[in-house]
Amino acid sequence: MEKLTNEILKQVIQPRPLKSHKGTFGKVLIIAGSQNYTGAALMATKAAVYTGAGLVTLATDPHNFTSVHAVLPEAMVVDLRDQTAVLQLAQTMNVIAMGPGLQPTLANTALLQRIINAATASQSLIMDATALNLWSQQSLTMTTNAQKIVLTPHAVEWQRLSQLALSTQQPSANLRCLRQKAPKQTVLVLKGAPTAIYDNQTGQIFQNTAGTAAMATGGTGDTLTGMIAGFLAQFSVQTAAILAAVYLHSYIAEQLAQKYYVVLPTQLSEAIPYWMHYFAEQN
Ligand SMILES: NC(=O)C1=CN([C@@H]2O[C@H](COP(=O)(O)OP(=O)(O)OC[C@H]3O[C@@H](n4cnc5c(N)ncnc54)[C@H](O)[C@@H]3O)[C@@H](O)[C@H]2O)[C@@H](O)CC1
Ligand SMILES: Nc1ncnc2c1ncn2[C@@H]1O[C@H](COP(=O)(O)OP(=O)(O)O)[C@@H](O)[C@H]1O
Ligand SMILES: [Mg+2]
Repeated sequence: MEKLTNEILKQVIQPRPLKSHKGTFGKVLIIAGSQNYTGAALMATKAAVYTGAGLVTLATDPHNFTSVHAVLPEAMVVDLRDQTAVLQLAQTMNVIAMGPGLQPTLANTALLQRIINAATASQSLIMDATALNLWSQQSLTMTTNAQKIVLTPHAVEWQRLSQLALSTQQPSANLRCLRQKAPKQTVLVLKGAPTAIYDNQTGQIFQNTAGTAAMATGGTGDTLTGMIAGFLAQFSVQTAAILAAVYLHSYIAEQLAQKYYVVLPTQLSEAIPYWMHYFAEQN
């Protein structure tokens, strides 16, 4: 098992090219949130924006539109109930992240299956929270051309999907289940204390060495989903970009936890541009 260090950040985070524009840094679609879970959508979207994705759109319940515009004017919105519009928009995206705070409805299951079916070899797909739970319950067909699929379960979500009890979630069993369930191009980010990352293509397992109990608050995982989306949108679509997002998320939390008892997910996101600048300068 390879341990992640600062090196992964220096390797992945590059100074921005002078001749660049927002299109250079990728387009992200976040499909998240419901009437009761506005925050999950906001936190995932905020993380993608603050990580530096060129354009970020949130597909969500229209009840959330006003809050999104009020706290995150950089983000655009689309009505989650208009699946034709969401699917059309999805075709133009580099990264699609689905799940935080979504209702587990039949409509959302159908949308998820359509997104999986329609993904192209130039797109990455991130599945978190409800997207993973829907897969556990509804037997999705995971045949897809997506370049990368990233699964971001916590231990209980992984238990639902893999049928592995928490006490049996050992590296060899996790990798075996990943191989059985998911396409080759899948990376499993099994969140916890610590988080481990499994690459289905190579069989490699990476361990996050950063992280703190100050991260144990609602929304920290939603924030990670947005960060992974932002990294895949603007850096090369390789496992290294996912590893860097996971490590940076915990690294920033550790920095903040030196002074704060709990690290609020929105506070973590606000620190992302500072730390990305810091590591880009080390290239
Ligand atoms: N402000 C918001 O709108 C928020 C919305 N959220 C959304 O709420 C929905 C439900 O998510 P939950 O994760 O709470 O519900 P789940 O039913 O998936 O998880 C149940 C419980 O599992 C436990 N658990 C998590 N990680 C664990 C670990 N590593 N080891 C052992 N037990 C662990 C936690 O106590 C958690 O409450 C998701 O869609 C999520 O995105 C949450 O992110 C919280 C904030
Ligand atoms: N005690 C801890 N030590 C290190 N990391 C933690 C700890 N508790 C939570 N985390 C991290 O916080 C995140 C929680 O994700 P998740 O449970 O999906 O949260 P949510 O769905 O509420 O956003 C994961 O990245 C996990 O690794
Ligand atoms: Mg979560």
